[in-house]
This record gives sequence, C-alpha cells and structure tokens, in this order.
Amino acid sequence: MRTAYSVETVRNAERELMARLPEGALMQRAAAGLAAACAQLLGRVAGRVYGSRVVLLVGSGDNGGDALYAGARLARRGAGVTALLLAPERAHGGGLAALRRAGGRTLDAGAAPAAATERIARADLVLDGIVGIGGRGGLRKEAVPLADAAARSRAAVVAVDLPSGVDADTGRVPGDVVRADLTVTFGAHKPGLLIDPAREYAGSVRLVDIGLPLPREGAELEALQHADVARLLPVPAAESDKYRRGVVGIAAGSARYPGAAVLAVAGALRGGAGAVRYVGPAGDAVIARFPETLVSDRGPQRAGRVQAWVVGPGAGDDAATVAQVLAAEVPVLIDADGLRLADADAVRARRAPTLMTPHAGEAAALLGVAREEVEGNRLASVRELAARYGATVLLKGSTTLVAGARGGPVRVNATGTSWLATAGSGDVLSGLAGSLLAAGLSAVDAGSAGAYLHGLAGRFAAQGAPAGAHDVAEAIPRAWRDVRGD
Ligand SMILES: NC(=O)C1=CN([C@@H]2O[C@H](COP(=O)(O)OP(=O)(O)OC[C@H]3O[C@@H](n4cnc5c(N)ncnc54)[C@H](OP(=O)(O)O)[C@@H]3O)[C@@H](O)[C@H]2O)[C@@H](O)CC1
Ligand SMILES: Nc1ncnc2c1ncn2[C@@H]1O[C@H](COP(=O)(O)OP(=O)(O)O)[C@@H](O)[C@H]1O
Ligand SMILES: [K+]
Repeated sequence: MRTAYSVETVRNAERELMARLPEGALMQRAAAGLAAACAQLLGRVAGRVYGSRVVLLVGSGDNGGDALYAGARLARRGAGVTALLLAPERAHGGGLAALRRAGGRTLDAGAAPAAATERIARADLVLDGIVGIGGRGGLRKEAVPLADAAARSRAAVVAVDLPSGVDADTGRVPGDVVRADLTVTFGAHKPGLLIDPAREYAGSVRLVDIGLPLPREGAELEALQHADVARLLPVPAAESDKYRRGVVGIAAGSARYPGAAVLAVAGALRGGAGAVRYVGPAGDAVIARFPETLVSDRGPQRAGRVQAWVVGPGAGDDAATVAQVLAAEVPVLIDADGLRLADADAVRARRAPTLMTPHAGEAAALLGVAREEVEGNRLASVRELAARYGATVLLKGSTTLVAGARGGPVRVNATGTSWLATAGSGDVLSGLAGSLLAAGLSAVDAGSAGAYLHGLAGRFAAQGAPAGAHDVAEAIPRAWRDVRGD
C-alpha cells in the first residue's frame, strides 16, 4: 500500500525527528537522496554527471536549501552548477555556502533575468527548489519566467519535494506551476502528488526515506498496489458453489440504451461473483451476448436473491426500479442515471453498504456546483459527497478516488489510461465493482479494487490504440492474472 500524508502530519513528524537529530541532518538526508536521483537522470540525459550543466531554481525556504545542498553534491562530482536565486538575501545560508565551496555559482534571477533564462535554456537538468510544502497559492509572479523557461528548455526538470505551485494537501493547481519530469519527495508522498490535476505536473515520483516517524493511522490517501489487490480478490475455494461465490443483480439498460446493460453484465461476469442476474428491458440483448446470464423481467423485488445490486447504467428515467433496489437490504452500487434518480433520503436511510460511482459531471450535479469545481477539487468533492449521502463514493476520472462513508483515508487509483475515456467504460466498471460487492468485499474495497482492475484492463485493451468498452471488459481476466501473478 502506498500512502500520502498531509503537510501538517509531515511537519509534526519532522519536528519529532529533528528533536532527536543533530541540526541539519534531515536536510542532508533529503539532499543526498535528491542528488543521487539527479545523478542517475543526468546519466541518461547528458551521458554523465561530470561536465553536465545543472541549474538550480532557489526560493527563500528550505525547499531551496535542499536544492542548494544537492547542487553542491553534483558540483563535487564535476557538474557545472548555477543557482538562480529568487530572493538572494533570504536563500538558505548553509546551502549557499556549501554550493560555493563545491565550486558552484550563483546568480540573482531578479537582477539578471535574461542571463537566468539563458542558463535554463542551455541546461541538461533544472532542479526546482522554488517552493515545497511551505507554498501557498500558485507561483508568485517573479518565479513564473523561470518556470516558463524550464518548460521551454530541453533540460530534464526535477521537482524538489513537489512541483512548485501545486497545493500539497489537495492536488489543486491554483495558478502557475512548474511541470516536472521527475519529483523527488521526502519522507512521505503528499496528496497532491497522487491526485489530479496536480499529479500531472509531478512526472514520475520517487520517495526518499528520511526516517520520518509517520503515524500508522492518519494517512490522507492510500493507493493499492498489486499485492494489496491480490489479497482482496475473491478466489473460489474447493467447496465453493455459484451461490456461495455471490450473485450480483444488474438493474440497468432501457429500450433506448440496451448496450449499457450488456456492458455492465460484461463487467459483472468478470468480477468474481458466481452468477449474474439481469433485470430490465434489455434481456434479449444481454442473453444474445451472454447466455450465462440469469434474466428476469419481473423487477428487482421478484427477480430472486442477490448478494448485491448494481442500478443505473443506461436506466433512462426508470425511478421506480431505482427505488426498489435502494429498498433492498444488500449492498447497492448506484451509477449513471441511477445517481440522478436516487432519492437522497432513501440512500441515507439504507443500512446495507451503498457505493455511488459518479464521474465529475454527475458529482457536480449532486453537489450543485460546476463540473470544473469538482475537477479542480477532487479530494474535497468526494469527501463531501460521502458525508452528505452517508455512502461510499467513487469519483471517476483520470485518477479515481474512493471515500468511505465514515471518513478515513481516501483510496486513490491511477492504474487507468486516458484511452478509458470511451463511451460505456463506466458501465463495465459498475458491473465489475458490483460483482466484487456481491462476492463479499466492503464498499471501499470493491470500489478501489474494481477501479484498479478496470484501469489495468483499460491499459491491456488499449496498448496505445483506441479500444471500445467491450474490449476493456474482455481484458479484465488478464488484469486479474497480472495482479495475482499467474
Ligand atoms: N518536512 C520535512 O520533513 C523536510 C522538509 N524539507 C524541505 O523543506 C521544505 C519546506 O521548507 P519551508 O518550510 O521552508 O517551506 P518552502 O516550501 O521552502 O516554502 C516557503 C518559502 O517559500 C515562499 N513561498 C511561499 N509560497 C510561495 C509561492 N507560491 N511562490 C513562491 N514562493 C513562495 C515563502 O516566502 P514568504 O511567504 O515567507 O515570503 C517561504 O520563504 C520541504 O518542501 C522540503 O523540500 C527537507 O529539507 C527535509 C525534511
Ligand atoms: N483521462 C482518463 N484517464 C484514466 N481513466 C479515465 C480517464 N477518463 C475516464 N476514465 C475512466 O473511464 C471510465 C469512464 O466512465 P464514465 O465517465 O462513467 O463513462 P461512461 O458513462 O461512458 O461509461 C471511468 O472508470 C473513468 O475513471
Ligand atoms: K519544489
């Protein structure tokens, strides 16, 4: 499991550790890890460290200090290092002295802007130490020309702790920001490194262990890895039968959208339940494609027992079916049209788990805000929805977030690919996650393991070329095998 901690938690852990260590020891650990990552990258982009050109963007805080000490280490290995100082009188004193001792140079970026951008243009590597977890708001205007020059330059850009300008705790991008190829972060991932839109600016992320004593409880985010998902996935035991494995009911599709029913069933059949029951007007289309489906036209209450329901994909305006499903005393996944048709009080009154799976537009409609507001504030939005509905909420998108009904760390999933932005792929996810619910996973586990498999399946289906939602469903077994190491 990968975790991310808030700035406040990181600061507390830092204080606790600093009290036990000699002054400056933590920054030296950070700088050593940072310099090692930079040296490795320089090997790739410039052939070697010796003789390479490194430019440091140095702000007024400890983030700049990290960059200066790392720059000193690279200078000692023969790199030509220039520090561009945004606030020369406030730059980290010890770091400046170390860089100068190692033969590095400094330049006042404000006083010599042309020389500063020219250095960046000719660099092999730019280290962004403008601002880290102490930053507020987007980049200040004096830093913007440096960030722009770095974006234009052919240099590899390495962000120190965070890309300067992103919001560490929320993943918001409130203004101008540095775009990095690699972010070297210290002690713990910060939420902004794992959540869009900020994540997109971080490039690949490397964590340097500096020994921070982080609390076992109290992470803001969790990201499942292969091993975590493998432990969650239901595998039939020798004594299993189809009913013990769980039956998932799919109440989806309409005369207008029969395909949504087919795709939800396609996901459900690959989700681990022992049987899939379909209720709705698209029975013929479902049976034609998946003859193993148990089809009923008698409505959810008389369709036979299920261990979980999925309701909503392609449902049109069938509010009565949604209401019947919500009245069932088994876990329910509500997606698509179901989100619009579900009565909020009926959702809150449910005793069995509820998993809601909106995309940003649907989440915005439920919250009564603009879509952009959800996209810019994904973490706050998913938590707010979960609290309002007393339900687990899975917010879809380039990074998928799953917030539990009772708070706790939010699960984040980034296994997906933008090829998944194709009509019907959400229907496949709803069937898949619903099947995992029927197999006995909690709503948070079903949502996050479902999103994990769905994202991987999307990658396998696409492999760099467009894929349809049915291709994604067909690639789910490959994603299972990949996760289980089979
Ligand atoms: N935690 C740990 O365990 C460890 C932390 N370490 C490192 O320390 C870093 C945190 O250092 P920090 O606290 O000095 O804050 P930092 O990020 O340098 O920024 C503050 C300065 O930036 C300025 N500023 C603010 N907003 C700005 C903006 N939008 N655009 C431009 N400037 C802006 C602000 O100026 P002011 O508001 O005072 O005018 C202030 O001077 C952390 O990210 C990590 O790299 C490691 O060394 C070791 C272990
Ligand atoms: N840019 C993206 N990167 C990764 N995954 C994405 C991206 N865009 C969409 N997805 C995923 O694709 C699926 C789309 O679902 P949804 O928006 O409900 O589409 P539909 O209603 O057409 O089925 C979700 O699982 C979502 O997380
Ligand atoms: K930075």
